Amino acid sequence: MTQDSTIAVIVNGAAGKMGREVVKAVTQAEDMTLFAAIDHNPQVQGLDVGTLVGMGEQDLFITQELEPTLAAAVQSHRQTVMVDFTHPSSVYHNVRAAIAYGVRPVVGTTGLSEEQIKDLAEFADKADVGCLIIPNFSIGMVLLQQAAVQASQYFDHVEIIELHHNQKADAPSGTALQTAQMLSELGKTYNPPQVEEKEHFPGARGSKVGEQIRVHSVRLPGLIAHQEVLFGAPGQIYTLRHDTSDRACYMPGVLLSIRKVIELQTLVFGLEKLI
Ligand SMILES: NC(=O)C1=CN([C@@H]2O[C@H](COP(=O)(O)OP(=O)(O)OC[C@H]3O[C@@H](n4cnc5c(N)ncnc54)[C@H](OP(=O)(O)O)[C@@H]3O)[C@@H](O)[C@H]2O)C=CC1
Ligand SMILES: O=C(O)C1=N[C@H](C(=O)O)C[C@H](O)C1
Repeated sequence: MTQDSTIAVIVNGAAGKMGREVVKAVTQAEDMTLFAAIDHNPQVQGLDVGTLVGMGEQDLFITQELEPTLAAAVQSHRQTVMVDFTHPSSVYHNVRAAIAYGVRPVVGTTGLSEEQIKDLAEFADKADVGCLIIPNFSIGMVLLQQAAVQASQYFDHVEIIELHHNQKADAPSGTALQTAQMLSELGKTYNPPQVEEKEHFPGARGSKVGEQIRVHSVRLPGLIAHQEVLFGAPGQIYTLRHDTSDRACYMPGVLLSIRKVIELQTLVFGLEKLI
């Protein structure tokens, strides 16, 4: 059988806020074919995904059958990628299934535990199948994180505030965890205690991540995705802030990841490793 030379992309979570953007971006990319749109929402089963995202009919209908779709993709295309924007409760299973079929996952869904990521890395290694886990696809966030790493050479006190829409299932955000992790890997412990603190209400001081970095999570309608990293020293505060006003900002990073993952045989974590 002749195989199509474009990258076949399966979008998992296609009817969601991110999935719809990915459907539009992939459809417009000349080197990609939108192979399937998967979503478990019963209300969208059988709908034309093009109509759903406002692009007009594409003759591609939403299904919830992940494994048969993975099997069909590898039959018809040499290069196959599954982009996952689903839910923290299902992403691990989805990614394992994709790797098992030889379909390379590009994972935007957050909420995977460290153990799950380690397990997926081992599984991808054994299978020789590339996989990307990207907590944040926006270039602005990569730049913020680089600036934070630089600032941490000069500041010993830092806290992170992440602010998101109130449909978000996981807290802290994957991006805030990654940012705290990056700062923690630099070999210093932050925020040496100044006084003995007592939280009169649990959670008042946020959660401690990595090397004693406090992360505070805000959830409100009207927000999309925002993050502040505040560095403090006597007499000054250095604030780094990133604001998302449209989910389209993630699409250059998603398309780049789809093009990069087909060259990989292992799991790679973070957009900064690709640019
Ligand atoms: N890495 C990044 O740059 C970004 C990551 N994200 C992350 O992506 C994930 C999705 O976000 P968002 O699009 O806002 O969420 P949405 O809830 O808008 O979309 C998720 C979609 O996936 C569906 N779904 C849930 N579970 C499954 C499953 N097991 N199989 C198939 N479909 C499923 C949902 O259906 P139903 O509604 O019926 O449950 C929904 O249609 C979150 O973890 C979020 O944090 C978001 C933005 C950027
Ligand atoms: O749920 C979201 O919206 C987002 N989730 C990701 C995260 O948890 O970091 C990325 C971005 O913040 C948007």
